[in-house]
Amino acid sequence: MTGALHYTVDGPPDAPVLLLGSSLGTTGAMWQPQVAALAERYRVVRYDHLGHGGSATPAGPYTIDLLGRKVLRLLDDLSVTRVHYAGLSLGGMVGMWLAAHAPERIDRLALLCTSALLGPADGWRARAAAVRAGRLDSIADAIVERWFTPAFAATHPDAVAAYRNMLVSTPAAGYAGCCAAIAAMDLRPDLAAIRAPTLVVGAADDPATPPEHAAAIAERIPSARLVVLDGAAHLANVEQPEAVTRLLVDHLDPEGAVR
Ligand SMILES: O=C(O)CC1=CCC(=O)O1
Repeated sequence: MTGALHYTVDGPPDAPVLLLGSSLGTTGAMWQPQVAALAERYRVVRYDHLGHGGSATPAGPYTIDLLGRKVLRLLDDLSVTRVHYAGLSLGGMVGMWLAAHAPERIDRLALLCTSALLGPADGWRARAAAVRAGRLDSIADAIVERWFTPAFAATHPDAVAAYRNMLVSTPAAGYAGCCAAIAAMDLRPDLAAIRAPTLVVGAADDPATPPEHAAAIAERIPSARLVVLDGAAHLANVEQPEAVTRLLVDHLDPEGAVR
């Protein structure tokens, strides 16, 4: 941990840095299906959002601006000037903020199962209140149901249990703080300022950030490419690990891509 954010590092110390941002209620461990392949090519830094995993948990509410500034502080502490960034859901929201507000720090950008505007705000505030009242465990099944398709959940109960455990281990103040950040977020005006070549990935069966949200992001970012994956819900990197790894590898190093 340096500053407020906990992080892990995999891969060669002299390789280009790839920063991975995870979703609400998960940690950097969310990216486990991709790490081995990505760490062959990159110094992979997985951070936990403020209020998540091993990171500090100040009392909320938080904002996307605050979450993004904590990531910039992490890069400063690591003496890293420029990175590739891939983020899923809340991780993608922070990625959009970084690419728009600190374009000199972001080389290539990948946004997975995310949204620039994710209402209704009242729903996020109600979720935050429930979690602050100690009810994260009682709403966890409903949240996790949106992370995986029924077919995947039926055939991978251990994986679903592991991700559920990550969710219920999230500090209540941290989870609620990030819900408030999503409630107050509207990144749409920022998107036209993003100059990083951007891959936007939606998942056809994602009820949390449906593929239309991915399309709306891709439309507004000048150099974006949109891909919609079949056979995955919100945590598409878990449900379609090889496809997501391939998309990331090809996007981050287009010269090396074999199509
Ligand atoms: O957990 C959810 O409900 C889906 C989600 C929205 C933002 C995020 O990171 O996850």
